[in-house]
Amino acid sequence: MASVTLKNVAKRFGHFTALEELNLSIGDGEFLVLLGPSGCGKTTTMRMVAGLEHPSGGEIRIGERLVNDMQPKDRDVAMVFQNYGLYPHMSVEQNIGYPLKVRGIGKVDRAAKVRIAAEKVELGPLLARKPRQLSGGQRQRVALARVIVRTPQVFLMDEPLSNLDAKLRVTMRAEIKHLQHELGVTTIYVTHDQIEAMTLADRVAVMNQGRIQQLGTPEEIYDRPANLFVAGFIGSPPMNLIDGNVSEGRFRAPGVSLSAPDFRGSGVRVLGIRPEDIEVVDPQGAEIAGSIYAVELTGESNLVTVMIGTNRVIARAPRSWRGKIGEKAGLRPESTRLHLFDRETGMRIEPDGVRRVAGK
Ligand SMILES: Nc1ncnc2c1ncn2[C@@H]1O[C@H](COP(=O)(O)OP(=O)(O)OP(=O)(O)O)[C@@H](O)[C@H]1O
Repeated sequence: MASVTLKNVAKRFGHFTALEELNLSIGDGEFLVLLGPSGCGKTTTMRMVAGLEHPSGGEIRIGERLVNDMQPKDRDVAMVFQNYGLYPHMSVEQNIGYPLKVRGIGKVDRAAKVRIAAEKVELGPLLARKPRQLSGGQRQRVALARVIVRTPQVFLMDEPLSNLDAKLRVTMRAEIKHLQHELGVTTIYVTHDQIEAMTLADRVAVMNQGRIQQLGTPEEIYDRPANLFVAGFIGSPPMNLIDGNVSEGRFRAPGVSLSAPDFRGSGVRVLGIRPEDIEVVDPQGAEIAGSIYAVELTGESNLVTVMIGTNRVIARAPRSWRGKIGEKAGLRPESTRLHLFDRETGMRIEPDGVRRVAGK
């Protein structure tokens, strides 16, 4: 096991810059998730750590070793690909044992190690099958077993759950988390699914357009998004973002006049409120009021969309809440859970008036 360090790493494809000056330190045994929309540079980052892409600049270290010019096979990393990359003509047993075979491990030793790995992912009875005789979830577990059959310094996982149905994804998510915890191997995991990121990660690096927008624990990213991009990307439904103005400790926008003594200074701002931090109340005297646009029962709660001026604001109300489209409603946000951003720079403004720098 080892730390992984990327220092000023850049990647250009011809004239196109996929990554600029990426700096990232992943601790020994840490589970780091790279999260971001399609094309933000997640896979490229991971492929550079694996040695499948060469950086255009900067340094990549695994432990103390500078690996920029090292062959993938010499890096001691194991990678799970999105499409699993199983060999169709090999049995499950041969697929799992392949990384041991190429390292010259003898047959008897190999069989024992394959059995242990297969049992960890509950594939014991399926060792003789070929990949085509397996379900998607079983194939995914073969790919996982092939990675854990030896203990590399680093696991690299590129959207390993994306081909599975929703139910299996949840089961496998827990399985991956459990395995990584048990094995304690430093892991870099790529996904565009924020739930996967939040549930799996020790820390999340939120990326957009080749840059890290914020690096932090799931709690930090959820509680204090560094900028409007992160605010809008994390959360389901995402944070409500309302354009307005702050002056004299009050945020104002059409339909909104919200007293917030912590809102120092004045200027054009974006107010952020998560749906789960809003209570739906009587419109009489409410600081935010409008008419109900939609009500959706999700099972455990009601998502209530209220038209506030030209904004649709979503609140998560209890399951027992009752209201109808077209009725007036007030919204009361939890005053300690308001977020404020500078409209121009998109940066978070802390209650003390300090602008936060992304990624710090
Ligand atoms: N070999 C290549 N040649 C040219 N451009 C490339 C190449 N590989 C990747 N890119 C570009 O680099 C950017 C980052 O790609 P990358 O695959 O890292 O994104 P991603 O965040 O992993 O996206 P996805 O979630 O869709 O896999 C994209 O704009 C992509 O088009």
